[in-house]
Amino acid sequence: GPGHGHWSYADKDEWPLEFPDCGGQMQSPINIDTNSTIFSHELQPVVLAGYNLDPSERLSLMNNGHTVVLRLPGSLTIASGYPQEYRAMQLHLHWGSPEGPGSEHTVDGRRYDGEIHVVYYNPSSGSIKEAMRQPGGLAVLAAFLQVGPEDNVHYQPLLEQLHKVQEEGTERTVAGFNIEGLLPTNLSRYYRYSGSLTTPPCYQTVNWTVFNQTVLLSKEQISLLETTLQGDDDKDLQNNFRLTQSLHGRKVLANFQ
Ligand SMILES: NS(=O)(=O)c1c(F)c(F)c(SCCc2ccc(C(=O)O)cc2)c(F)c1NC1CCCCCCC1
Ligand SMILES: [Zn+2]
Repeated sequence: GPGHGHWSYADKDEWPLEFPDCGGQMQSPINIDTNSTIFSHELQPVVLAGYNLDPSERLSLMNNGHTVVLRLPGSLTIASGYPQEYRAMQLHLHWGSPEGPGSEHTVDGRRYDGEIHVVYYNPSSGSIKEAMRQPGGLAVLAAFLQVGPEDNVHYQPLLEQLHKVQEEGTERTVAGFNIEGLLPTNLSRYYRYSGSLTTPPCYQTVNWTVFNQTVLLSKEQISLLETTLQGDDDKDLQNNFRLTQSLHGRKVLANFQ
């Protein structure tokens, strides 16, 4: 509850009491109404650089009680697709439960099984703490996770470690792997809008990219994500998604028709 900075998805209606930006007019996630998007041919395909990490690299994987976070080296950058330079900070996932899907964004009202967020900061804004507070200081690349016919081998290095960070607050190091494989193969078609972190402090400083192509995982992999981690007081960490927020007049761009 409010008062000591601790929050949960259960008390999301109280977030603005403690974190005023959470009550702002540029909040995320949103529903993407594909009939209302504005076509923009200026949005270039996203090109990533430096994502195939050598196994000798060690990355921190942490269950922070709200999601599982993989910290990323700042050497992972977005080489094209944004006017500013962005450096990777971390990636994390949002998911549902065996009872229902858990993406944060929805498309024409459809919620997908899950969603991956790769979070970046703009180094010219100074430190991460300063970048977080500057409009456009953060960028998040988002992709939907969907049940497909077979295991997604690129997710195994992440999913096979989940049981080692089952408890809230636990951390493990994992060997480097091909991070790009966690995203869709086609990074040229996407939606773009200005929004916020979907968690307190809800800073309205995020340049969002939501890819059109989804990422397919097997039912078993999605189920592992939904049933392995524990959040507050040993309850299952499930449905860690915020409800969609009003656009308040914001426009969603699309670089495809
Ligand atoms: N969708 S999202 O990008 O808004 C997002 C979430 F929805 C998230 F749920 C999270 S995790 C909750 C915030 C948090 C809690 C603890 C710690 C820690 O102990 O290190 C770190 C973060 C989470 F970490 C993020 N992303 C973070 C937002 C918090 C701080 C800003 C910098 C990294 C992006
Ligand atoms: Zn997120």
